[in-house]
Amino acid sequence: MISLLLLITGVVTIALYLLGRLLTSLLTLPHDPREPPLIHPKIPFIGHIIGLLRHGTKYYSMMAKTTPHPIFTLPVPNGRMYIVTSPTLIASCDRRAKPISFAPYVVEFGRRILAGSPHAVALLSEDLLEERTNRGGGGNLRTQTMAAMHRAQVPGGELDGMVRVVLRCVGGVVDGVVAGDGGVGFEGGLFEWVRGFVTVAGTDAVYGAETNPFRERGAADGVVCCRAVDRDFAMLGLMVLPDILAPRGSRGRKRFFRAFREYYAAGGLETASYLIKARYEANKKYGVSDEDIARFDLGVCTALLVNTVPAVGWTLCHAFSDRALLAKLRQGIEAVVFPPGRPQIATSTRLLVDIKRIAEAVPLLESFVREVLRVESNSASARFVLQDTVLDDGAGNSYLVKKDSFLGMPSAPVHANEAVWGPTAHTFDPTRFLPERQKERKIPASAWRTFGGGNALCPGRHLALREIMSILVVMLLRCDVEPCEEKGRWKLPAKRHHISTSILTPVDDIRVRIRPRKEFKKVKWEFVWGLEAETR
Ligand code: HEM
Repeated sequence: MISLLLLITGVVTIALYLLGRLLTSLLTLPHDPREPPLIHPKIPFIGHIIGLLRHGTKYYSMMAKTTPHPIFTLPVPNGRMYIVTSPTLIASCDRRAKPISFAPYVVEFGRRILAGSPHAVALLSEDLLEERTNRGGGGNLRTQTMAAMHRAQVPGGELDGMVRVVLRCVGGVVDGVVAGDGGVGFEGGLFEWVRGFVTVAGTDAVYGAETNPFRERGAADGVVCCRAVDRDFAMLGLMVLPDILAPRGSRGRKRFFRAFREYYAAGGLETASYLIKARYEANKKYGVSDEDIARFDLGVCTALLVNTVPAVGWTLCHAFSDRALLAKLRQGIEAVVFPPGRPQIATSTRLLVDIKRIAEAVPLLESFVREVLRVESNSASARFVLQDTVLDDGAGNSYLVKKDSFLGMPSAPVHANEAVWGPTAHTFDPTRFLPERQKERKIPASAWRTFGGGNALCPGRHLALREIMSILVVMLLRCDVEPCEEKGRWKLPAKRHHISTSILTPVDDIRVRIRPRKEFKKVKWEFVWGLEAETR
């Protein structure tokens, strides 16, 4: 009896295996030997899809560990995914940004997540290969709105102005924490707390504190809307009965669109930053309606918040969990705030602190933040191949990537590459990005992929870095943060690889106690970004 069962099981297993191979050969696209080497899935045909659904973007790192090749092909039903892990080949893809394009994702995001009208989506889809732009055609809606975002966020006046708004908002929030409960402070989830005030600070900076729709309807409502869209991201993207299959995300999205429609109708633009004004102008130039502009604002807010929130959370975790680092950062900052000749223990009632000056004087700050962003980065740099293209690794090897394929340049395998970062690639080193350390080991620009690269390079990178550093300095100067559990010992939360974020998110929040620093209790702090501009 047992041997009969074993025989049947064996026959069924072989039949399933052969069926899988048959399906694989029928539905998998033929592989040209000039293409990057294939990695066959363990489960024929759908193995890579299951892997991606199970592990998210971490699956790319898992596959990269199974092969010595700097680029490889994952066959999927009726398609192929090329995954690039070497900085040289990544630079090669970035140089060919038109045939290896980000544009199709902008279009699909506009259609599926932002629910743009057919007219607006058609405008976004124009000239994907940018052939007309090359011939002096002056661009299109997609390229012009992105140009506006880059223009508005180059280091200088407009950007500094947005950082100053962020600081005003953050200063107010920390005042509240410090004064709250008779000076006892705050107790609760760190990432949730960060989400609340970074959402308001970021949207104040771009939409104007006076008319920010996130304030008009209550900050909590804005946070809930964005979060619901983020959580239901994949289901909304399917575009199948969103009200039934993704009810929270769909409701949140509608509330968001209504709030932003009302913002434009009420003349909110008057108090908006140059970023929003320039985007509005570009949209109007191409005949986009206010309704669609309000929808596109969900894209602006997603880009503005979805990565900055966890990035601030991790930065605070890393800074406050390492006593030696905490002391060093505070020492550097306090040397600027209380220069020799002024009292070390501040008794004065008002202190004006220029964070721009601190950031310039204490390079450890930026180095530390860049290192946090290296280890917590989860960016995929997804591209779509619009034309057959040959990539060259500069060492005599070339690879053909074929039209209509997905190409990903995930940051995690590059950020863990010992050939690039040396034997400490897997450890957290806050001094790694100090200028003097950069002389020791030359790191190619294409190896730090936190903000992506090529012509999809994140336009918000300067704002994000300034926001993170500003919040860090305010917190280091004014507060002590310690975990409520584990007898005050820090244990960083486990990390989740989310499909819609370029920074890892915590699986569970960490409960912390935030208290005012005793030594500076009497100080009335005021933080600015760029003292000259403030006193002008
Ligand atoms: C820590 C914070 C942030 C991180 C880690 C981050 C990361 C990224 C990444 C990885 C990309 C895709 C690049 C590629 O595929 O090569 C991207 C694109 C983008 N980011 Fe950010 N970002 C952050 C903050 C911001 C902020 C504050 C804004 C401001 C509005 C912003 C606006 C955008 C936009 C509009 C795009 C699309 C670019 C395009 O279509 O060409 N990001 N970001």
